[in-house]
Amino acid sequence: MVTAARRVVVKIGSSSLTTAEGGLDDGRVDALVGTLGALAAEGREVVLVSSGAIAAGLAPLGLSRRPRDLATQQAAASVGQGLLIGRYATAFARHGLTVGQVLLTVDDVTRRAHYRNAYRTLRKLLDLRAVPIVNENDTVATEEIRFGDNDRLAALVAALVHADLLVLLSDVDALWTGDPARPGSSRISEVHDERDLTGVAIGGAGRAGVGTGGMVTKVEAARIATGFGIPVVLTAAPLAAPALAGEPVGTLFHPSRRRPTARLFWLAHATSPRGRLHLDPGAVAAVVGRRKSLLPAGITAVDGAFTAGDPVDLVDAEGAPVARGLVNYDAVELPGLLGRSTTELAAALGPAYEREVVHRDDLVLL
Ligand SMILES: Nc1ncnc2c1ncn2[C@@H]1O[C@H](COP(=O)(O)OP(=O)(O)O)[C@@H](O)[C@H]1O
Ligand SMILES: N[C@@H](CCC(=O)OP(=O)(O)O)C(=O)O
Repeated sequence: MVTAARRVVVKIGSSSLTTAEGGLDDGRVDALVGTLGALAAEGREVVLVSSGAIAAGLAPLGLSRRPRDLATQQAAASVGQGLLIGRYATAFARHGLTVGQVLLTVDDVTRRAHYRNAYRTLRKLLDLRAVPIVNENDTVATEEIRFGDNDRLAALVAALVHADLLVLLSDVDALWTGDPARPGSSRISEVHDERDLTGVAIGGAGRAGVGTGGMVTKVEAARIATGFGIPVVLTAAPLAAPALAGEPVGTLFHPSRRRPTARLFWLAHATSPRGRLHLDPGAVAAVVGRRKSLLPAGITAVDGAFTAGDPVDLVDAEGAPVARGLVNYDAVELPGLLGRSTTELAAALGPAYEREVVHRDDLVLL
């Protein structure tokens, strides 16, 4: 599974690229590039998702730790991203490889027209034997359009390019049953499905001020990728070479057997809902239990400022999301339609109002 992978997405976290003081660690960059260069020399395609822009920008701006406010993070990323890509370009050139910088925001991989563009660029770079180096476009990504963590971005990129393998490199050698620093924790070498994760204490970032999401975002990324049929290896950066050679280092997350259609996969994992439709219990039973379309009669309230075609969450009486779908009405139109049957609406307002609020083909259960 691992050694047969032809197209590989490798994600490296800030904590694996920086020195203890926080600047870019040239030795670590060179070691990673050596491993990826060898992979490319075997004729395999490599996409690198690299964090580290903010970390690399701190020292040149006279900052000693990762700033909390978004504007300073963006300024640091603006300075650091150039240094990071420059460093990679030099290191890959020693292996005869050219790199291409790809900076993405959430919209670039969630809006259909945009993700087609992103796919085309990545595909072309690979066809031209260049190594795409992806990061979030931190300088322009504001709170509402940002991924915030590159683990999820890497999983979505792996799905986008239909990778055969996703490798998540961190400062910890594997997923452990609990905080690796605590006595009694042990390494988990394989995860077949959710049952293997029961009882596992999945914690936040390790080295204060460097990494962002910790294990939480890595396990979530593994869920997304394996749910799309892509196996995931999680290990420490210095173990990248043995991991890619199929040695049992790190944690291997097996892909799930069922692969959703690409469209519903993106709807579930890559969209940010623009609003919420509150369903009565009958509507929840129809949508979740019987896979029916959602009609106005089963909606009790509407939140958000969405327009027709936007993704919205369908929530139950407790406010828990049960499904996500593409809504067929603007938010302003809906309050006047709630609780009314489609026949009544069609008679009062015209045949256009017979349409479902969310059609079952545009609906994915969460
Ligand atoms: N169950 C667990 N297994 C392994 N590591 C864990 C676990 N829970 C929390 N961690 C922490 O997650 C850290 C890795 O996440 P993070 O610092 O965000 O790295 P990166 O910069 O590579 O994204 C590890 O250093 C470790 O301290
Ligand atoms: N885009 C940000 C990194 C965000 C991120 O996910 O960081 P990490 O948890 O170290 O992988 C940067 O380049 O600094």
